[in-house]
Amino acid sequence: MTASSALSPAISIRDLVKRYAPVGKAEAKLALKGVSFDVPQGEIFGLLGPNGAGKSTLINIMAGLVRKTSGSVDIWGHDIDHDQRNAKRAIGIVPQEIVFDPFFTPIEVLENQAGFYGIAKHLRRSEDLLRAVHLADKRDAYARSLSGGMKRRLLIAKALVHQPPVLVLDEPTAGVDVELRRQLWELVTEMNREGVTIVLTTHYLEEAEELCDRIAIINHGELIANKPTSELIGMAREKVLMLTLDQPVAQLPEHPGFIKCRTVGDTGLEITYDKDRANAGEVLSALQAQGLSVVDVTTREADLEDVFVSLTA
Ligand SMILES: Nc1ncnc2c1ncn2[C@@H]1O[C@H](COP(=O)(O)OP(=O)(O)OP(=O)(O)O)[C@@H](O)[C@H]1O
Repeated sequence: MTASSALSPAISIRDLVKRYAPVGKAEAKLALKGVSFDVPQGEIFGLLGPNGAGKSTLINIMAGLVRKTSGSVDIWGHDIDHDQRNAKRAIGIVPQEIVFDPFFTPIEVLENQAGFYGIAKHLRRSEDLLRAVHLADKRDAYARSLSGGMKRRLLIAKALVHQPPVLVLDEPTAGVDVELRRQLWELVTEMNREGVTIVLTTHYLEEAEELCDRIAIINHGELIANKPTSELIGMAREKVLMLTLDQPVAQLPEHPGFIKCRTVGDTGLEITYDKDRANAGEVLSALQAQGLSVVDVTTREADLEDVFVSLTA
């Protein structure tokens, strides 16, 4: 596969819309409402969002499994409508569900896949791939006898058979234990070091934080964030204090650690602060110093939900 110019994105998505037609009693569903973003070459790009946000729809469109309603998708410079063959060759997809014929062995799974792509025998690299995903010693075991983690690694090898420059993993660690999650993270990082651009979907902010250079958040079919990981995670470092004062606030208090300060009703005050730059005690002292008297206080951590809220606000 010819590499495109260093500056062009690995994936470029513009105004992508998917409307599922009504079926039976089910109403039509607008699963993607005009999504646009680029995945830079060489990065690990996280696509984060709650259940039903539209992540699988997006991936399935890239994989050529779901037809988009409108908009455009370029993979490694190949438009999925006008240059479908090359677009498909540029991407490897690791699906969420584990799907193998239980009677094939790992080497057969990879050889069959290579045959499917029409790769000449002498150009195949099934043995290398088995080594890369640490399954060389399971070469001839029946797929059904592999553990869940091994099966997932085999799926990754299968997606890499045609040497795509872009690998997409749909929730690679959904429902796996901590140990296996670590192993998969390592494998993904290794593949990325080898030069593969990675896109992964996840529910877990922690997973995205650990692995991804950049995170996009999708919610109700809309892209609500697309930022370098450190920037986005910073937003989750926020803490919120809800205060009730003894009288209405004439002037909003100030402190270098405050991110946001707003009145709620007559005597309520909601202060969002950076927990690396202030703590609850300092917030209360700052209020006292400004002559404000607090009669009640509750606190909560910002979580992904808050990041969503602050992004959609
Ligand atoms: N084939 C379909 N027909 C009708 N609606 C669908 C179809 N597939 C998905 N949807 C709907 O489109 C929306 C987006 O679904 P999608 O599976 O893309 O979300 P997701 O972010 O991948 O969620 P999950 O994390 O649960 O897989 C949901 O409301 C879903 O019910």
